[in-house]
Amino acid sequence: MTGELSPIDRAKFVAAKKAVEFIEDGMRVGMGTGSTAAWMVKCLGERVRDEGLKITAVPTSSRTAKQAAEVGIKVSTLDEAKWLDLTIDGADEFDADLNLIKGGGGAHLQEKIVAAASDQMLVIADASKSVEQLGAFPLPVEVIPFGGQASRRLIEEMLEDMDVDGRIASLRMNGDVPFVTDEGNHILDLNLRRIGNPVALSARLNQIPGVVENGLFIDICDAVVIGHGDGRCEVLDLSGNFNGGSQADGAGDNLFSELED
Ligand SMILES: O=C[C@H](O)[C@H](O)[C@H](O)COP(=O)(O)O
Repeated sequence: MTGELSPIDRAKFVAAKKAVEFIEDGMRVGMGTGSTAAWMVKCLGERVRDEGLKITAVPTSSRTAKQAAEVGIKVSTLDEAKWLDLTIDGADEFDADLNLIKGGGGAHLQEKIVAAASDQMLVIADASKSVEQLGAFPLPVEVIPFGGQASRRLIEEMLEDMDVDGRIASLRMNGDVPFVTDEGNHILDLNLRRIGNPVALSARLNQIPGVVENGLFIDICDAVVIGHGDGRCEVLDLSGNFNGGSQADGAGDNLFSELED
C-alpha cells in the first residue's frame, strides 16, 4: 500500500505514524484536518481496529469526521469530550518557536478551538513546512459573510498601518463562488510574504469586528513530528513531553522501512 507513495506523501505518512504512537488507551484526542491529518486518521483507525484502542475522538471539520467514520473511528463533539488530552494536526508552516500558520484547507477556526482545549498539541508535517519566518504561505483569515467588503477594507488598512510587505486580502474562491467554511464563513488570504510580529498581527486581526479567527497559532503547539521523504522522522519538542525534552530526537528513525506493507 505505502510502497507507491511519492516522497511528500511518504513524509506525511511517517510523521502521522509516529504521532499516533503517542496516543494511549482512554485518551481524548483532537483530530486535525488536511492531507497530513488524513494520514493520522488512517493510522489511528488502524490502531483502533487492530489493537482495540479505546479513545474519545473529536474531529476539527466535517471532512475529518467523514474520514474518521470511513476508518471506523467513532467521533464525539468537543462539548461531549469537554477537554482533550492531545490534538494532532497538520500545519502550513511552522517556525523554530513552533508558531504556525494553519487554515490552508479553511479549517483553522475549529482547529484552533480544539487545540486550545487540549493539554498538548502535536503537529505533523513534512520538512518543507519548516520556515525561518512565517508568512510565505498566505495567512487565512475567516470572516463572516455579512459586511465582507468592509472587513476586507479594514484588514487592508490595518496591514498598511503595520507597514507589512503585502497588503492584499484575497477572497478565497471555490470555482465561481466564495469558499464557505464549516461555520458558514468566508476566508480572506493575506499575501504577506513574511510576518515580522505574529503576536501583534494576530491580535490586531482579531480586533476587527467581522474577523472570526486568523490562521496564526501562537504558543499553542508543543511539538512537531517532521517527516522526510526517505522515511526518516524527527520530533522537535519544546514541551519535553514527546521525546524527553531534546529539541530534535529520532532524526535517524526510519519508520517507513519498518512500516512498509
Ligand atoms: O485548514 C486546514 C489545516 O489547517 C491543515 O492542517 C493545513 O492546511 C495543512 O494541511 P496539509 O496537511 O494538507 O498540508
